[in-house]
Amino acid sequence: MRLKGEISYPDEEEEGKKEMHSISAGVPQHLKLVVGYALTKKKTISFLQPKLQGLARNKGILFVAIDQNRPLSDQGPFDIVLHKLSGRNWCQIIEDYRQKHPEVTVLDPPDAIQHVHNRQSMLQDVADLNLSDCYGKVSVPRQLVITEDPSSIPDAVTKAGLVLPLVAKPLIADGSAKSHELSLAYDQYSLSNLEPPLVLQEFVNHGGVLFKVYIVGEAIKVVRRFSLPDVSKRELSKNAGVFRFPRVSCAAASADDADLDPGVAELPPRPLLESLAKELRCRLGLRLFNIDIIREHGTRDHFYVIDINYFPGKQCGLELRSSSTNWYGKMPEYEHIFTDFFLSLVQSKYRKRPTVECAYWKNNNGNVS
Ligand SMILES: Nc1ncnc2c1ncn2[C@@H]1O[C@H](COP(=O)(O)OP(=O)(O)OP(=O)(O)O)[C@@H](O)[C@H]1O
Ligand SMILES: O=P(O)(O)O[C@H]1[C@H](O)[C@H](O)[C@H](OP(=O)(O)O)[C@@H](OP(=O)(O)O)[C@@H]1O
Ligand SMILES: [Mg+2]
Ligand SMILES: [Mg+2]
Repeated sequence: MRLKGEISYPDEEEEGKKEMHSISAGVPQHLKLVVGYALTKKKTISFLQPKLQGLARNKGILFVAIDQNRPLSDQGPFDIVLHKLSGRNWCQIIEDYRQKHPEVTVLDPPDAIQHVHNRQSMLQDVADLNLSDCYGKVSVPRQLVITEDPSSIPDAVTKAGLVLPLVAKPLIADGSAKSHELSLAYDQYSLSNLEPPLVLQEFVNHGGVLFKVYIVGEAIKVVRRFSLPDVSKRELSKNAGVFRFPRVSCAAASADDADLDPGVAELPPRPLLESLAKELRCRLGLRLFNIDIIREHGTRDHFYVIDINYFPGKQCGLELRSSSTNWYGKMPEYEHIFTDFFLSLVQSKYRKRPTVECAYWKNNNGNVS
């Protein structure tokens, strides 16, 4: 999907391939670390943009594509393995590799990724944390998991005391198209037409603006995004049924520069996000993820986490910033943030050694092909 006014790159596919080819030839002079990556072709092109590759090379970072048709242990050696692929088979491969190569930083452990691929477990850590301090309170919307017979849904919603409208989301959030098929329900009886397993989450009015908090190690970047509009009591009383709505992440343009009510647009307090991010990094065991967070409309500091995603990217196209010449991925300056993060991982491992030795360099007796 090309957004209006997008800078026209030469065909990204070709550009990506050309750049990818040059990366193996363009090994950094002062090689510090090797990042093996296993990503879909689409994500490889959207994440490994020429600017990231160039900056990485200047910082002594070599990206090497993992051949998914060869044993992972026969490849490398790597200092870091960066991955985002679906399927049990890959999960097993990367877990076996982690056990055999504790010296390699795997971003991120498969079981931690699986944890956020379920819309119940992904939010449980936020609920357990129950963060509340002088900067505000962070909760999760009340929700109900339905795994059985859909005809039981209306009674289950009544019994749970959930307040309409409800957002119906597939329970499994594994990145498949189906996992992003969401609906808004104005009455509970229509819910029996939906297909479990699903989670029913109370819709929280939030002024139509959502905050995406991107976390890369200890770095935090927040962007505003347009979201679903509020549902008034009048609208609720006049409507019935369940309505599918399109993917907001991909479709929503940035609201960073929109003219919005300050009470709606004001970013969540930085110290609150830092506390939340620090706790979730530890509890989730993830270093690359984003948090979708909304402010309850009418409050200044009551926030709800509604979604957590592992290693999000620019899949849905680049985001137009205020001027059409200024394009960033969803996470502004993500190139610097990611390269600094990769270096920090390796430096923390080799801190006791006078110089940073790179597994790749060592194994090739300094002859880097
Ligand atoms: N409980 C809620 N209250 C209000 N709005 C909600 C709620 N849950 C979801 N939404 C709206 O629906 C959008 C999509 O919801 P969510 O992020 O959970 O779906 P997703 O498929 O995981 O999306 P993503 O592409 O971010 O992974 C949110 O960005 C927000 O606009
Ligand atoms: O606009 P965002 O950064 O939210 O878009 C993300 C989205 O949130 C999900 O993280 C997607 O990953 P999946 O949940 O696995 O589909 C990302 O897609 P990806 O293919 O780029 O990882 C979106 O970029
Ligand atoms: Mg989301
Ligand atoms: Mg999501």
